[in-house]
Amino acid sequence: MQQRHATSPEQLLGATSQEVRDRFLVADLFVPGEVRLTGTEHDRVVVGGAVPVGEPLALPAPAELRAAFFLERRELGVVNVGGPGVVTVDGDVYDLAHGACLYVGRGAREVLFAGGSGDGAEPPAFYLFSAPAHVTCPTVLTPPGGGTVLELGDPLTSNRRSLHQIVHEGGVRSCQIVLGVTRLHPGSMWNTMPAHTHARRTECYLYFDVPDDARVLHLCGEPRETRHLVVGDREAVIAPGWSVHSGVGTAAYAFVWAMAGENQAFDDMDGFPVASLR
Ligand SMILES: O=C[C@H](O)[C@@H](O)CC(=O)C(=O)O
Ligand SMILES: [Zn+2]
Repeated sequence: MQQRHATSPEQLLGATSQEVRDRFLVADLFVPGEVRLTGTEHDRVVVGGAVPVGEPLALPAPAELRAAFFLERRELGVVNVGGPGVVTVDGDVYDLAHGACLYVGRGAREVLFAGGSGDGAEPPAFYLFSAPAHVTCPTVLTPPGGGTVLELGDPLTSNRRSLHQIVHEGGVRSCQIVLGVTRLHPGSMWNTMPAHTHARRTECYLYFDVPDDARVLHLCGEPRETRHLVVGDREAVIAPGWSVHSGVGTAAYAFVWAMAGENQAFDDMDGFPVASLR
């Protein structure tokens, strides 16, 4: 597992593009035949990718966790951003189409990732988001398009989007993960503007369904001292509680947003009017 230290706001002052990327961008998570994991000290979140081709892949127990198995003291959200696939949790089999989400509760010993049936089909690409957990909640599959749906934004401001709250206080229960999927409508490019922070939670975005030749310009940093990252398809971004997280694509896209920390109140945000950003 790649392990990253926490970042404080002062460390972004004078940072080069590469230094900002090294701190916040998680690229290369999705490699055929591998499970890749990156841990951050921010709320002890782990993000990962699993792309099974041929043999099923097992979720490993990285040495950094000092755990007998990955979910010994953790919970996990899985979103499939690739072709159809299967996740098996202690023998229970779950089919995940593109955009489906599986929440896996603490204590599951064996998590296996496998491809769907059909030769030459696009392999699944399972995005993983994990946080420490002190209680066990049931493992729940949510099909694509499920969850509590919020229609946000307006085509006139290029931010019309459907936000699906999946793991949250009013839906699939968890210890601390709050997770969902937002999809921009065609012709809309902006997410989360006006931008916000939530000092009590770390949030990660995983951009997906970004066209090959498109990129998302993702804002990070303190609201009055922003930086940006140029983000491609299936790349993740870590936002500490003090950082805004907002982006504009050169085309429409989708993203998995996922949080962990002190509370699960989705509305516990501090918003910043557009004109206040620097
Ligand atoms: O704290 C919540 C998160 O930033 C996301 O839910 C924002 C988002 O999906 C959107 O505006 O489209
Ligand atoms: Zn947020």
